[in-house]
Amino acid sequence: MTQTPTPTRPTTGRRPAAVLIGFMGAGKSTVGRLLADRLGVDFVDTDIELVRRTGRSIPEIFSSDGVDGFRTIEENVVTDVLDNHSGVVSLGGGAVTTAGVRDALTGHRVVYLRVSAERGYERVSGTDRPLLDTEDPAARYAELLAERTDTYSSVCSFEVDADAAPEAVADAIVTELARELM
Ligand SMILES: Nc1ncnc2c1ncn2[C@@H]1O[C@H](COP(=O)(O)OP(=O)(O)O)[C@@H](O)[C@H]1O
Ligand SMILES: O=C(O)C1=C[C@@H](OP(=O)(O)O)[C@@H](O)[C@H](O)C1
Ligand SMILES: [Mg+2]
Repeated sequence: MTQTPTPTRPTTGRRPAAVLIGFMGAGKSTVGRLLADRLGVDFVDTDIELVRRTGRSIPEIFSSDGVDGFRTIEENVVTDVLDNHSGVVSLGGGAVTTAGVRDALTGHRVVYLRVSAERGYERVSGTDRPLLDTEDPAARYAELLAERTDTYSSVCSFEVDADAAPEAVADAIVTELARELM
């Protein structure tokens, strides 16, 4: 009897050492780069990759394609990077709101950088993050953070306190990764 193979995305067999998730301002981009340096591996930030591939900035994509259009592009970039990258990968804060991204994270080592609304908002206030382009960005920040917290927890392998300084957050991740090797 012939068996029908399960369709899978073509991959290079490379897997990220760690995938960083968490809300805007948690420090995923900053800590991801530090962590990659410490581990001596490559670093990919999927937002930077998305801008490179589309030739458009994130605010441009939000204003022309809307949030749903952005999520579609983001899902394609994230799934491709997860399939083909072997170092540290940092996602954009909203990537996990897409079911296809959550599915693609299954089996990966996913690190949740948990930030408080106070620290996180201080870090992103006044930047060009389109979702905070509202009348009361601090309230919007707190609301979105509360909405997403359970999702971050549900897809992560472990979490770290991201209110700490970037070096301390990177250290905490290295410690946990080393513990997993014991
Ligand atoms: N742990 C931290 N402590 C203090 N400032 C931080 C920390 N992590 C990031 N930052 C600063 O906060 C801002 C947002 O950081 P970023 O890495 O872009 O966060 P994310 O990618 O999670 O949105 C940057 O200006 C960065 O320098
Ligand atoms: O939380 C979000 O929905 C977003 C987070 C941003 O990335 P950072 O989390 O790196 O700021 C960026 O992808 C976009 O502005 C949307
Ligand atoms: Mg980032």
